[in-house]
Amino acid sequence: MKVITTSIPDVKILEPIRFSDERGFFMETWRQSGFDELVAPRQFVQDNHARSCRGTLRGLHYQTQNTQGKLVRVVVGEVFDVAVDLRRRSPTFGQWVGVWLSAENGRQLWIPEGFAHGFYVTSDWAESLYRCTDYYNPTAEHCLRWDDATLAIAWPISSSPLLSSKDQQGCCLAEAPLFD
Ligand SMILES: Cc1cn([C@H]2C[C@H](O)[C@@H](COP(=O)(O)OP(=O)(O)O[C@H]3O[C@H](C)C(=O)[C@H](O)[C@H]3O)O2)c(=O)[nH]c1=O
Repeated sequence: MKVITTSIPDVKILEPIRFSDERGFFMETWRQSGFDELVAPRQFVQDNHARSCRGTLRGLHYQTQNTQGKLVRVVVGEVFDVAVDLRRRSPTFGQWVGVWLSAENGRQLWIPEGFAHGFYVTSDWAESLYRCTDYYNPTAEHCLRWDDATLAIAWPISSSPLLSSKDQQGCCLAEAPLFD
């Protein structure tokens, strides 16, 4: 497993080693010891799987209770995956990282607690699998607008994204509940 730093030090890209041969490939996608040592000492308690059509934008979501660290990867298609730092005392508060995750590149993105997460689908279909460090708590879930002017996220968007009704009503950064 190769770990690549990003412009936000706590957000990391993981590149598993892929063993290819005439049958296809094999790769270890996660190992507790390696993650603890190279990324962060965390336990995951919930795995999610999302299938999304081209043009879908899910996010930007986060929970202020049961705060979730997320380890995201794509097993079908391609997405532009974004993490936004909402930790008010962080030197990178309000900054974002965007990473291409795809079945082809096999990359994973580690998004710690204190961040909002979202992704935009640029393939016909994309299937995202992600591990969470705490359980879903809809009563503590918040949605930050994907197009917040202050964040100015450079989404690779060619037309209006497909949003859930919840995501159409996201709040701006100035109104968003933050993390200490
Ligand atoms: C997130 C979640 C949702 N649900 C149920 C609730 C709804 O009935 C249905 C769809 O939920 P939602 O529209 O919130 O799903 P997404 O828009 O993909 O939300 C996710 O999108 C961004 C990218 C994230 O990082 C979060 O993991 C998550 O918020 O699944 C559950 O039962 N458990 C869960 O953990």
